Amino acid sequence: MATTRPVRVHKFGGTSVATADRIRRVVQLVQAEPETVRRVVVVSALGGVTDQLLGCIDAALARTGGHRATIETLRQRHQEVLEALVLPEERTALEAQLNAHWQALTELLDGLYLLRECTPRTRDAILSFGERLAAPLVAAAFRAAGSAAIALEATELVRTDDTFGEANVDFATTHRLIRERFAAIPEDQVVVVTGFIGATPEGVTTTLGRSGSDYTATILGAALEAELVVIWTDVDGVMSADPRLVPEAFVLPHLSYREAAEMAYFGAKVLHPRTMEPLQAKKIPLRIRNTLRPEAPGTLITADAPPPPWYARAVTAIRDIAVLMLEGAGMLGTPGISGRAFLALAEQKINVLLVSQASSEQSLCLGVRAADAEAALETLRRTFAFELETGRIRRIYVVPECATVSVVGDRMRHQPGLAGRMFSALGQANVNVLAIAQGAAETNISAVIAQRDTQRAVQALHETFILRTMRAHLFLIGVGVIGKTLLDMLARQIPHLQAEEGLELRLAGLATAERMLWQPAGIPWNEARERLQAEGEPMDLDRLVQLLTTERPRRLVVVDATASEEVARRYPELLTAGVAVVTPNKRANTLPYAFYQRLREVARERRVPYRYETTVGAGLPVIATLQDLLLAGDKVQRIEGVFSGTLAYLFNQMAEGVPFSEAVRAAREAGYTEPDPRDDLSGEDVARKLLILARELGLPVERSDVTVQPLVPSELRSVSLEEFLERLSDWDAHWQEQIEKARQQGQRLHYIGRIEDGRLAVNVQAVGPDSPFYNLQGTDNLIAFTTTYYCRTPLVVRGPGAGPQVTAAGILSDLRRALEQMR
Ligand SMILES: NC(=O)C1=CN([C@@H]2O[C@H](COP(=O)(O)OP(=O)(O)OC[C@H]3O[C@@H](n4cnc5c(N)ncnc54)[C@H](OP(=O)(O)O)[C@@H]3O)[C@@H](O)[C@H]2O)C=CC1
Ligand SMILES: N[C@@H](CC=O)C(=O)O
Repeated sequence: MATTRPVRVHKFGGTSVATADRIRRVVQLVQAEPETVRRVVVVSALGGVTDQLLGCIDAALARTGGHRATIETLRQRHQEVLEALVLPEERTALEAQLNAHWQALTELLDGLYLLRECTPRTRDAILSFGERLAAPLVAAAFRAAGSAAIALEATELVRTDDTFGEANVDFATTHRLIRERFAAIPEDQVVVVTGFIGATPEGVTTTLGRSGSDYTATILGAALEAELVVIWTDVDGVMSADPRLVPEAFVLPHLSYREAAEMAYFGAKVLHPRTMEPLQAKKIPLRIRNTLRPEAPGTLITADAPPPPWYARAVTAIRDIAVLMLEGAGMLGTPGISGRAFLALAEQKINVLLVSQASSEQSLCLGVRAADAEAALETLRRTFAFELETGRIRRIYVVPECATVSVVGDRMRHQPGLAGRMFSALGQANVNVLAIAQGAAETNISAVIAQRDTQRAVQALHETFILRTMRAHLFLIGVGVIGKTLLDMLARQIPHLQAEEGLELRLAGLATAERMLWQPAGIPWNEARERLQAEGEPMDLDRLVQLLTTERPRRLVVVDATASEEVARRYPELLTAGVAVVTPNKRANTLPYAFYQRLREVARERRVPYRYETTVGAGLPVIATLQDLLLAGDKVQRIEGVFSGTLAYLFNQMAEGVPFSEAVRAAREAGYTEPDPRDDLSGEDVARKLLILARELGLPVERSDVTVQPLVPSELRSVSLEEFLERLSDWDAHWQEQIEKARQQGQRLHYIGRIEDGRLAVNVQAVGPDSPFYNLQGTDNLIAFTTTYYCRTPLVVRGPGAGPQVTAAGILSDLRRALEQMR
């Protein structure tokens, strides 16, 4: 060990040392460490300096002469920092030290100007000046603030090979050099070390590549067996996703080395994948902290991190990826294709970020950075020229403008079903997956997608794997009696759905026969109708369907609360596009059987929820009961019942002496009737319900197969609704007579439908006290299933079968089930 005090290494990036004030802040942060700690500080170049040095190289090569002007600007900037920070008695010596650097830098750039050539070696030498100018200034600032401090150049500490630009560290020698050097420095001195740079055994300056200063800090930490390495940056820590893509992303308090490395590899910008490497063997913790908010705890990275609430820790993305595809039946069983591809690309220094091979081995898919795509394509075509000529490889091509999205977490190991979750989440978000890959350690699953889908994909994955909440969107077509009630109910229930079910349901829009409004960002539930009037546009069903299918947000459910056939006919398009449909509208299930079949097939094939429980018995569980019986292998012999809330209400009212016409008006006002009450009185509504149940049983029946007894003559269908309502009283006497006749025989009238032996019929029947229908109240429906399992006593579903509240509640229940299916 080179040191007896516990060591803490602090690394500050360019923004943290950009100005004299910020350097003072750095000094304060480090001085806040206990006296008993040995403090090591790694610094980058002053903010922006490395980029300016790169600009100098370009200017010198282009012979603009601009490099000299930039050096002068840089010199003045460093001089100002020096004058602001350094003790007067130290200034002359420090100025001389920096002037030597300016001189050397100018000579190097003048050399480029003359030669018009910059080797990687010269480039590293030039870039190293940023850190070499910064470290002595920071050390001087410590001294000015009362702490003993020295600056060291990492060229005397970090031994590398000569891979200029991204040099490889010789750890054994580096550790020895660091320990030896530190052993000669008093432990109470702050040691300020240049980040980013190293040197070959011959003393030639090298650089460590992107985020090289972080790497320097962890190399020092490992060599000195530090108790902690802190990387100070300008964000609060490592986040669960890029906050620019996911506003709900949050700082992760704890990560494992492996998770941090996976995240870094798969696109998280805070860390470089190599940063953790030096710390792992000695299990030295690494903390990411924010210079601007030092009170924030940041992210702690250790060997083992407490597991996250669910399996995954974070979601990352890499943009600007291109996918190289090698395809051909001749690849099947031909050994070495992948090996040769990797070797050829490695020789060109092209990094393969992701590999995926079809199990048939007929295709190989390689993800590379977009900037490397052309060179990679050329390399592979050259490497496999023979295979291409002989047809063993049919084609090699590039899919441009891709991104990879990854879900990362140690706890994902050995957990079945996570890949399925990932792909269903992406599918729900309408994101097509081009290729998939999973690391052997099973701590990440990655997918290649089109770049334009990145945000949608990352949000979907973050929501599914990290937040474990579910965001969904609803579009409501039809804001009449039922639609309005549903809106009000949702406005009240949304907080509950969010708190109890983790469901964040947004209203993406609404439409009536007249107007439509599409605002996928969300419309406040309690302002929906006003917004539709104020901001809506004229209703155009074609355009609406286009919006719903092509611009749909993730997890979109259309609730069709109309009675429109025109709207119902569009369900297959919606379902095909992955849009779920929930409806009380009976039209779709009662259109010709061929349409019905197609509808069901689309929903099944696309696995998109299509729910219509409220089409029979409103909020009563009639269809669910029937489906459950069939699922259990039961055979239905007969379904018999009162299926109309309106007609139940009419007969109950008339039995109390209320005239027929008045009872119809009251039913309409209470919201029990169909939009056109003639649908109830003609028996059409019950005929539709029988048809829906019969088809549910698997019978390929049509509307014409239902025998119906209407309550009013059919010629009244052709008059206007107003005239119809006016003429209703013409039937008061007739119905009064029928009711009276039944009463005299101790009976009551009800409108009873029946499905038995493939026959469907509905008519008015007089029932005595021994009938289960005799005592029905209000709008009660009663549906009796006589089946193999329920043969002596039928299974009965009974309760109000019409009305805004019960129907809206039924729709809400269907909606919740649909969303559950979409999780
Ligand atoms: N009442 C009940 O107890 C039950 C009703 N249902 C079903 O609920 C559905 C709705 O009934 P209800 O609310 O009473 O009907 P309403 O007539 O009160 O409302 C219908 C809504 O649909 C809109 N609409 C009609 N045609 C179109 C179209 N082509 N495109 C867009 N919007 C359209 C209407 O627009 P506009 O406002 O411009 O006219 C209106 O907003 C019906 O299918 C009914 O069978 C199911 C179970 C029970
Ligand atoms: N009008 C219908 C409403 C439910 O479908 C009825 O009265 O039953």
